[in-house]
Amino acid sequence: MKVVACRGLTKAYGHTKVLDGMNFNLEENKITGLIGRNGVGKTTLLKLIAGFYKETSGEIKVWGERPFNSLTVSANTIFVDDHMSFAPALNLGEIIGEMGRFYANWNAELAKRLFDYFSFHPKQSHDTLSKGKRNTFNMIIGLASRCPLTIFDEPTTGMDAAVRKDFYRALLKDYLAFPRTIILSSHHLDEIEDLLEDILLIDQGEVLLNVSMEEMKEYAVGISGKESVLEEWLLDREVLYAKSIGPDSKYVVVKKDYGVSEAARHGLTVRPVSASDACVYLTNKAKGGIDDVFK
Ligand SMILES: Nc1ncnc2c1ncn2[C@@H]1O[C@H](COP(=O)(O)OP(=O)(O)OP(=O)(O)O)[C@@H](O)[C@H]1O
Repeated sequence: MKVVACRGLTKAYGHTKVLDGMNFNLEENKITGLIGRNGVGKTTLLKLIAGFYKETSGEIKVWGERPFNSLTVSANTIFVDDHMSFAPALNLGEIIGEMGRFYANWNAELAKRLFDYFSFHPKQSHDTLSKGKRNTFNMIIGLASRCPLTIFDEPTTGMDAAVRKDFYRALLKDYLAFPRTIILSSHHLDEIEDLLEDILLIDQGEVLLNVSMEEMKEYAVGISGKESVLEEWLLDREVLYAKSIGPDSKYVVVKKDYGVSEAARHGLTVRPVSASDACVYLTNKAKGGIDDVFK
């Protein structure tokens, strides 16, 4: 079943279109990674899904309803980011104690266990937490709320490597025990690719890919070898990335297709390309690489 369905979804701030005619669906009870470069509109898209923002044109449906001003969507969704705020008069212990009144599936025991594991003090105030600790606390709220639609926008900002690892593990364990629809935006695809089932890659206001993680892992391959042989083999193939690796040798990244299996017969070397690198190449195409700046 589709939880999110968008057709021609467009969002503009003033005259600037950030999302431009997006079409995609997100399936129920899956973990989807929303991946894209800085400023491409990930937060905007997540806030449209959560019903915080109104679309400019096109259609967005969450459980078949327009999310903006929808009680169903707001009652069943949690949006976790580093701007999450709570009543300033409440300390952390009191916030945890009150959450059950807001979230129908709130699990107080899980919240308490995570709270103790990450060494929070009940008397601490949310406003005085460091960036990493604040996001760790927000993550606890996001997990323990067990909302049918759980949205994490860059949840690991400021967390150290050990806490990020713990967070991904906790997310996976709780998701397996209590499946729900989770959208996770992150810049660390390499860290989360084993967690994700689907991926939504966006760039320049559009959906570049909406595929399973398995497909993403197989999406591209790197081919290297003698430049003249490689150029001939490439023919009309679209090159996602290219660099010289010697006086007459070259390395290119191309979409994996049937012809790729023949590359070895031409004396070329074929290597896998990670999902994370494939996303970087796909979203860097228009700009070229940092090396171009120094040419
Ligand atoms: N309220 C707003 N008013 C005007 N422009 C905005 C507003 N919010 C976001 N933008 C612009 O929309 C674009 C997309 O911003 P958004 O925060 O959605 O991107 P993002 O992909 O989440 O970025 P990052 O990865 O850096 O967090 C940016 O150019 C941003 O400056």
